[in-house]
Amino acid sequence: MLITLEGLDGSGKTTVWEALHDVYPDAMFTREPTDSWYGEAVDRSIAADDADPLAELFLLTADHADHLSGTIAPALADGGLVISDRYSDSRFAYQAATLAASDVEIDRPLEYIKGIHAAFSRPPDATIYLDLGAREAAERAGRTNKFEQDGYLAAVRENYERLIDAEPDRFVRVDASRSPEAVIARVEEVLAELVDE
Ligand SMILES: Nc1ncnc2c1ncn2[C@@H]1O[C@H](COP(=O)(O)OP(=O)(O)O)[C@@H](O)[C@H]1O
Ligand SMILES: Cc1cn([C@H]2C[C@H](O)[C@@H](COP(=O)(O)OP(=O)(O)O)O2)c(=O)[nH]c1=O
Repeated sequence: MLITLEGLDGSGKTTVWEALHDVYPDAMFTREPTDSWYGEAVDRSIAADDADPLAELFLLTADHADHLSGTIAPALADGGLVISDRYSDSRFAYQAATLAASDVEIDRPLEYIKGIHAAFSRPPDATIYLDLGAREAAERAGRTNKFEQDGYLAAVRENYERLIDAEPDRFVRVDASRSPEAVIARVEEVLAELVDE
């Protein structure tokens, strides 16, 4: 079973993901961007304010393809539980916002990016969305890179809402404005239900 954690920078994904290690000791915990050399290339692109938006999308997608074939697919084939801190929805939400704000002439960037993934990717069984306002998210994240900015994160948040509207059954929304303890407890509750199903 593949469960993904999604949300804006600073929404608390990593805090939750780390807390879950103790609850599911046999699960595979993974994340995107990965720590492979593809992921390192992604990190360089994220740090570059002048990165080409399409090149950045394809670097992130290359990292995802390698993550899927090398890590996620084998674990799922073994019948394991995989919990990933970010996955394809991050591309749909973030890079659609980046492309929309760029000079690249793609009419429907979110649909375009979904289309690229459709040919090879594996949709999550469920996605926990840590819901937080853009300003609070940017504040928590520290506004340290081009993505951690209020206006950009507001556009990303709108894209997440579109994704949730399109697949309401896959997403579980969790209020991320509450205390870390409350958010972790709620995610544990949701996960217990999902894993039991
Ligand atoms: N529920 C919460 N309330 C307040 N601060 C939080 C909460 N969850 C995480 N944080 C803090 O916000 C920052 C970003 O959290 P993190 O888990 O790294 O988020 P993400 O992985 O989504 O970027 C960290 O300093 C973390 O300690
Ligand atoms: C996986 C992924 C990450 N990102 C961005 C979100 C983050 O700003 C940055 C690094 O991801 P991450 O390390 O998960 O950051 P955070 O813990 O602050 O949420 O990469 C994308 O824009 N698209 C993607 O597909």
